[in-house]
Amino acid sequence: MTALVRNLASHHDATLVTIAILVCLFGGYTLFAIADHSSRVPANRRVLWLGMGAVAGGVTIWATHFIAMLAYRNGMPVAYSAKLTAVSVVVAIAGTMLSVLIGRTMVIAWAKPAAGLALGATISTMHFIGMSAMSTASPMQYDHRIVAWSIVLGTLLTTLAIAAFGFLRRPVARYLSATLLFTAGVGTIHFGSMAAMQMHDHAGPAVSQSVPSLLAIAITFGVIVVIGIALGGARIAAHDMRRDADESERMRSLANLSLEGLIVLDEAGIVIDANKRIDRFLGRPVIGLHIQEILPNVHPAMFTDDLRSEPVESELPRADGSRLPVEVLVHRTTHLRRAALVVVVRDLSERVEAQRRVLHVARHDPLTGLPNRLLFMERLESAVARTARTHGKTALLYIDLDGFKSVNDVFGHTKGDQVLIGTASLIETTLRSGDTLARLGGDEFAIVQSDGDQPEAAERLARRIITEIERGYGNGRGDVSLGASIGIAIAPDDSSEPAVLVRHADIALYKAKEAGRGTYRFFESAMDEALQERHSIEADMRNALAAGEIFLVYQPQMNADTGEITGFEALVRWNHPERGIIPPDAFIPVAEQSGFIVPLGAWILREACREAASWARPLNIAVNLSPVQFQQGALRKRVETTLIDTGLAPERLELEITETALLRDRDATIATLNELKSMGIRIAMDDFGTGYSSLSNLQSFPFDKIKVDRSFVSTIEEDEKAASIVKAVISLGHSLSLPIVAEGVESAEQLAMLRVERCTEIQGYLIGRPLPISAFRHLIDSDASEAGSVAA
Ligand SMILES: Nc1nc2c(ncn2[C@@H]2O[C@@H]3COP(=O)(O)O[C@H]4[C@@H](O)[C@H](n5cnc6c(=O)[nH]c(N)nc65)O[C@@H]4COP(=O)(O)O[C@H]3[C@H]2O)c(=O)[nH]1
Repeated sequence: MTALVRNLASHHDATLVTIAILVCLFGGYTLFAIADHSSRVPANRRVLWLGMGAVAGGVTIWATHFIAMLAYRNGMPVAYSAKLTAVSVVVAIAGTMLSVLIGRTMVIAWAKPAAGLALGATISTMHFIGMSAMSTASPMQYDHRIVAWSIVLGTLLTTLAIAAFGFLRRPVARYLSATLLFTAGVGTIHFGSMAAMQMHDHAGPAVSQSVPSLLAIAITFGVIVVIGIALGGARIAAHDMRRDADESERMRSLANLSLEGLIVLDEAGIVIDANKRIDRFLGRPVIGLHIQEILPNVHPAMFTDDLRSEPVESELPRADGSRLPVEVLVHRTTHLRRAALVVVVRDLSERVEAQRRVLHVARHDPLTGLPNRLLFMERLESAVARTARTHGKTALLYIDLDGFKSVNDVFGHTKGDQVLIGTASLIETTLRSGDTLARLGGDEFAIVQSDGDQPEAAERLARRIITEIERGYGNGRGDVSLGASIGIAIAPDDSSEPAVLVRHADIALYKAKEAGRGTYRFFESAMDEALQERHSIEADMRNALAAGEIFLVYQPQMNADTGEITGFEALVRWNHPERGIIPPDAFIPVAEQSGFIVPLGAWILREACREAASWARPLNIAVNLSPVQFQQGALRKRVETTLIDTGLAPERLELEITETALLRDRDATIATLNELKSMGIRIAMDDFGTGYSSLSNLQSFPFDKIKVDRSFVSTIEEDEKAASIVKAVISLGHSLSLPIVAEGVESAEQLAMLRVERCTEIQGYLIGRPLPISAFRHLIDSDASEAGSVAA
């Protein structure tokens, strides 16, 4: 062995051998550096780097062999076949490539020994092809045992080099051991094979070409440049990758702070990166998924080149089966120096929930939680449309609570609210699943009933509601007293137009209320005509005052004993340009409902006072007051101003009120009446006997007069009951020391009977019809004796 080494040393140029070893060390290091780098690059670039590694490794093996051959000195001229030399280079590169590829097959347990074997075989094959490219004067003979040993040993060393690089973790140890073992392996095969070679002097022809030492230096230089470039490239690329990794790590930690989900897609739409937020949105990791698996409802075009700048709203199917409302925006970007798309996913659940709440508030009554008018109309429209398709019928029930205002007035709004909530629940118990109950405002409720045979089903429902409310609140149960009035309209019988249907149900409700507490009415077309009439009166009335169509007539009142005219009652008339004279019964209720009674009443009072103030004789003037005028407040002030303005003495003014004025805001009304009375004005109770005729009313307020309604007076001759009532009222007046006025006296017999009962005053056609004041000029201007002759 020692002789062998000595023989080798004597036949080799030490400098060139050193260069060969250095080239091998450098090339080996480069081979491992590139192999290492190739494992980190993306798959599409991996082949390129593996190719570069194979070139670097192959050229290293070849150059080591070639320089070592140039170092070989056996005293004979040497020539090289260019063709075989080229083949040896190709074999070296291809073999190294094969070895690298095998070595990369990490999953296979024997990948590393196989790679080492391939590398050893490559070095050996390359060596002997390289040797056969060499021509010397003497033929080459080998000691096959030594050749075999050097190949086995060299292959073992290259295998160990690959294994050390694969298994060692610390970079210095990895590179150092792998590079040294690789160089040792290459050197063992080369120099072992060289030691096994023997040449016999001048046994063959002279060589044709010789390679100068200068060429060795040039090849060495060229090889080092090639390997250096490869190594440099690998180093730069590794540096870039590290920088990319750092950058991407920094971006990822920033992205993880974002409240939005961020997804990075490659050109194929596969997720290559994402922040944690999107994983949380989805409930599973997204890397590797196709974007259509994440956002199946977003049009694929959104993720193509034709990017839309505006965000779109969609839903994200979550792992738990729920759907997250999101807004999606796609931007073009570069990710690790490659073109990519970034998909921004914004969680809209809070916004959607807020919108839902706003929508709910906009369509529901905050007190009862029931649908409000807006939602009710939508439901009505769809119910009418649906039943129209199925040739069915929809019933619309309008419900108004009787007596609810008193609950608010007496118990306050908190109690009123409780009653409304309670009523809503009561009504709900009467409904079927398809019915919609809504609160339209105040004490007004409505139901859309789209199932059942109509009108029977609506009638049954109306009865149930009335019964339930009667059971819950009737007769003061639960300390308040309520009833329900219901108006019903049916589609398509009454109309197929929801707005018209609503109006018809409202008209029917009005009629139900008119008919008394706790009833229901179906809409009838005649009701509409009456209402149209009412509306037309209401509209015309607004201009009537200004147009001078309203005027007063006066009806005389006479002292029953003396026959003397004591005064006049002012009665309003409307001379309509088309309808002619309209009686007050036809327009006063309309004016009361529309509020027009306030300016109208003020005008009547002023006109009557002005007229009376102009009379020569200081006769009384009686003016009717509507209950509504009391509710407007400022009544006392208005009366006072009117008296001052017209110059009428308060003692000449008599205000007639009906009992209904005392029903609403009783205390306030009585307070106003007291104020008026304290001014010297007299207050008469009108139409006594027709309304509640409550004696407590007479007790609550010291009226100056009671007027017995004409409905009793007109029948006193034939109707005993009426006669008894009139007698009772007159006697009540006597016992309370109250003057009694009998209205509607038309005959002398009636007058005679009333005189027998000692009725105080008489009013009626017998004394005089209501006429313009000009008809009574003789009564207001002449003296009392003449006036007394009217009914004497
Ligand atoms: N059949 C018959 N009728 C007689 C007789 N004597 C008088 N009348 C009528 O009886 C009504 C008496 O007026 P009222 O009871 O206050 O009843 C009044 C009153 O409640 C209301 N009204 C009339 N004028 C005014 C007014 O200026 N203001 C207010 N607020 N209401 C008024 O309209 C109601 C009806 O008024 P009018 O149509 O003027 O009807 C008047 C009068 O024309 C008679 O012998 N036989």
